[in-house]
Amino acid sequence: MSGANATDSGRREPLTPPPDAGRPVRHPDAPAPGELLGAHYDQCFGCGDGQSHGLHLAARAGEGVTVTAEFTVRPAHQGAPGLAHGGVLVSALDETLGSLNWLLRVIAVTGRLETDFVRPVPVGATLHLTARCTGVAGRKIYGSAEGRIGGPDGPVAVRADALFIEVDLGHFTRNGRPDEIEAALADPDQLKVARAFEVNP
Ligand SMILES: CCCCC/C=C\C/C=C\C/C=C\C/C=C\CCCC(=O)SCCNC(=O)CCNC(=O)[C@H](O)C(C)(C)COP(=O)(O)OP(=O)(O)OC[C@H]1O[C@@H](n2cnc3c(N)ncnc32)[C@H](O)[C@@H]1OP(=O)(O)O
Repeated sequence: MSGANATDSGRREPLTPPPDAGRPVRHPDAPAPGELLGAHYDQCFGCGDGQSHGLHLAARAGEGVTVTAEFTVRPAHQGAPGLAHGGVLVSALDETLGSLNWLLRVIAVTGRLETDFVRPVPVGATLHLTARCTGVAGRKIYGSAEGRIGGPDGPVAVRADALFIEVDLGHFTRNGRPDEIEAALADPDQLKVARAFEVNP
């Protein structure tokens, strides 16, 4: 069964790249620094326009294998009154870190993600996120991210380290909904299709 070894053993994979990990290589066709990445799927909770309560997170390519992103906390994202739910903040970190894979042109899913919640994030606040890929070892892609409030140079409110695992398109066709995958493949926005499904040739 997919992933059974890592999860069933209770082993906790380190989230820092091993010494023999390669440096992340930005794909030659990656969007230029400053360019918005756009949503990879319009029903994505993190970035899709089709999810009314979603994060509508907008990620932008940075230099190398880095991205920046912004997410404004709305009332639908509350945990405690007036404050963002921690799980929603994790989603914002996950989405931002996942965007790094588009710069590598690799399809990957989150295997582990560890988060520090440093400051409460009020409703109405904009979380200014940055993420960078810290290494690649085989199918494992390592990344770190942080989110600041009050401006891009404001205090850190959340930070995370994550390990993504490269998968092929079959991961989604086997485990997801084939009809929706077909519909996504038929999207006239072929850039979005490529973003969701293209594997590094
Ligand atoms: C219309 C649909 C469109 C869909 C398109 C979607 C995405 C397209 C891609 C890019 C889009 C751009 C941006 C994405 C934006 C947002 C990001 C959100 C990302 C997510 O939110 S995504 C959802 C949550 N995510 C999951 O739903 C994963 C569930 N899970 C599994 O599906 C399996 O578990 C899997 C595949 C992870 C591994 O399974 P597997 O069988 O392929 O791999 P295997 O077990 O052989 O492990 C190989 C090596 O990885 C290590 N390893 C494995 N699993 C690990 C773990 N969990 N932690 C630490 N290390 C792990 C092993 O220890 C071994 O390491 P070693 O080689 O050293 O022994």
